[in-house]
Amino acid sequence: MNCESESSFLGKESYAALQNSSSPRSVKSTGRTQYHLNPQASYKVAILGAAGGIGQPLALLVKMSPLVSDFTGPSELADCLKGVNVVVIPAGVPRKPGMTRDDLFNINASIVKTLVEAVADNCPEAFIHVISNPVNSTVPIAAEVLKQKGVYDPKKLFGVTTLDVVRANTFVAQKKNLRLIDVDVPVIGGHAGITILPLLSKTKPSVCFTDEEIHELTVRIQNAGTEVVEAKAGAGSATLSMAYAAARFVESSLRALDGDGDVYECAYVQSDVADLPFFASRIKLGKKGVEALISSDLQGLTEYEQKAVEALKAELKSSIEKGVGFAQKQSVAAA
Ligand SMILES: NC(=O)c1ccc[n+]([C@@H]2O[C@H](COP(=O)([O-])OP(=O)(O)OC[C@H]3O[C@@H](n4cnc5c(N)ncnc54)[C@H](O)[C@@H]3O)[C@@H](O)[C@H]2O)c1
Ligand SMILES: O=C(O)C[C@H](O)C(=O)O
Repeated sequence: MNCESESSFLGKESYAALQNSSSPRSVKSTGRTQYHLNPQASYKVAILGAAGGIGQPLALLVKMSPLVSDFTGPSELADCLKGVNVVVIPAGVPRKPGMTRDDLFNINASIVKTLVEAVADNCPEAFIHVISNPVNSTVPIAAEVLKQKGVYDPKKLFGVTTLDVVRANTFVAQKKNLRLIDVDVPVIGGHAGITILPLLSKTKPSVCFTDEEIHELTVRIQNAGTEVVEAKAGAGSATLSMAYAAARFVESSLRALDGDGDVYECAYVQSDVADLPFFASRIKLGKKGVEALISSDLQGLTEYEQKAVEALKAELKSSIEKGVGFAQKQSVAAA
């Protein structure tokens, strides 16, 4: 794909490869964080599903990053992926009103499986950002595919839950008349319905909520994706806000790859913080991917949050098992 050519976004299966090389300036600033760039660094980001509602604005946003200075775009998937450091996967169908994210499983599971096979073959060391729903299952599918290919590195596979954090921060800032840039709410669990759990008691800066406000905000954050699906009335799900959230997660990954030692995001990753094989929590990102799971966020929870953690486990477990089962069955069928 060439970002200057609109038509190159239009193919059914389109991919973007964006070459990133650090500018000569040694210090860059994004938001509140200042960090030093390695002047020798050069990274490539590939977006699989670049023609879509998320993919198009995401490609443009990633291209606008101060860390990105050039790009190239072969039309073949394998060529597109060679030498890539970060692969973002927003390929797949979105929901229509009345559907759950799990209703997308039958179509998106195969799309993610096929694309991750190509990633395993061409850039097995890349950070992989999975956006395609149902994330609670597509990430375990990706993990199984990478295991089958013998290249699974759990520290480099991420389900993108950044949009839940963006929403939580926005709704809390609105409710409490705070500046959005100052607010940070960790969101844990997964990315569907009650598995999305904002830890409002851990909001920074420290904020007081009534029990009623906590319940209202929690439900709003959990249903925000469905709210968009209903408002779009059949024309898809969140796209621009997701592109913004994905661009933020890409930028954080590039900063981590570039040696910034202070990069934290929430993401759905292989985890041991909650007796489930995959769980979203705050993570510290480093050059090799997940450097630490911030399990301390799960300590000192309110009674409301503790109950919500227990309540989400059954659904998340079943979504994980569904993904693993699908990938294993496909592998047996292919053998
Ligand atoms: N994780 C999140 O927070 C989050 C947020 C919003 C949307 N989503 C999910 O992201 C996915 C995409 O949403 P969208 O609105 O961009 O949908 P879309 O239909 O607008 O775009 C999807 C794109 O993927 C392409 N595609 C399909 N199969 C492909 C393949 N095998 N290889 C490459 N490209 C392929 C399609 O041609 C299309 O251009 C959906 O599954 C949606 O549920 C996730
Ligand atoms: O809600 C959806 O289907 C898309 C996405 O997961 C979202 O949270 O907006």
